[in-house]
Amino acid sequence: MAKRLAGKPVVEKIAEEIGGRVASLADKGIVCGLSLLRVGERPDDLSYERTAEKRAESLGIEVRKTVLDEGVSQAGIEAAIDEVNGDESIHGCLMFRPLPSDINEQAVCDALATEKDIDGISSAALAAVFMDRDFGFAPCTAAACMRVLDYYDVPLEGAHVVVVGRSLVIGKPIAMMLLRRNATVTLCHSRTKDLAAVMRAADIVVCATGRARMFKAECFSPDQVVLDVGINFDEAGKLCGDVDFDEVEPIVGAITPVPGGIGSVTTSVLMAHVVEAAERTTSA
Ligand SMILES: Nc1nc(=O)c2c([nH]1)NC[C@@H]1CN(c3ccc(C(=O)N[C@@H](CCC(=O)O)C(=O)O)cc3)C=[N+]21
Repeated sequence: MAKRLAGKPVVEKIAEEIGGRVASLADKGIVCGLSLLRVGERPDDLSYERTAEKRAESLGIEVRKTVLDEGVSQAGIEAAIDEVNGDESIHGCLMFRPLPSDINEQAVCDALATEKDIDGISSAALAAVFMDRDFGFAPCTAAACMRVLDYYDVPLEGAHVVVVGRSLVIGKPIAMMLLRRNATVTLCHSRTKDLAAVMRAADIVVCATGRARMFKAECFSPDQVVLDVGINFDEAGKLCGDVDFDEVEPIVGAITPVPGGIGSVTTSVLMAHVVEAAERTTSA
């Protein structure tokens, strides 16, 4: 039986850390403002949005929701971004991704002011992650994985971490963040030869492919720490991860559940980032 790396205590710890900071900002007359910008009705976006709204409310962070129709034009999205950039009451913006395929997504991401880009979607923010610099913000999901590893005292120095998935949202940035902590990182993807064997050799496995329950028992070995980043919906509409939890949990040393794992911490990291963004406006 694996140790369950639950998100809840990490979420509570982050709430404790930022509660006081929200209060001192309020003393200065600043209410943290979070913009949620969504295009269409993707179920994983809605799942994130629900949790984010709840979390923000409990922390005294004000949410401004913008919902655009799925058929919105490039100019329409960019206008919404401009509005966020120009609004002083908004300190950070989460724009849900991916955008519809006819949209030039990187152009939209780069239109967002770096200081408001609390999910690291702009080129400038990602460059900071890749250069070990601390301006901007890292993508929340990658930061959430690091928070979970640190909360549960998982040693990173010299550890072999296999990351499966090479997206800019999680795979690539978390590889850099792990490197910065002196882990040895192997970045895998759909063309990796003998993926299961590569995964079995790891101390820590980060699964981030976005395919429901694709990783089965043969990909894992005893004592491993498994982070399941997936937020998928199965045929029954049930939220599930990239890992087949029931099959894998008896084998490994520790594993994050879905729901109640990385996703729940991601939402808290988003709140921490918006508070930090608001603080930066006062100290500039
Ligand atoms: N720019 C961008 N960054 C993202 O990080 C991003 C995105 N776009 N688009 C959508 C996906 C999905 N995603 C989730 C994060 C947290 C929960 C979450 O809090 N889930 C709760 C449960 C929620 C429920 O029960 O519905 C949990 O896992 O415990 C869900 C989904 C981030 N994504």
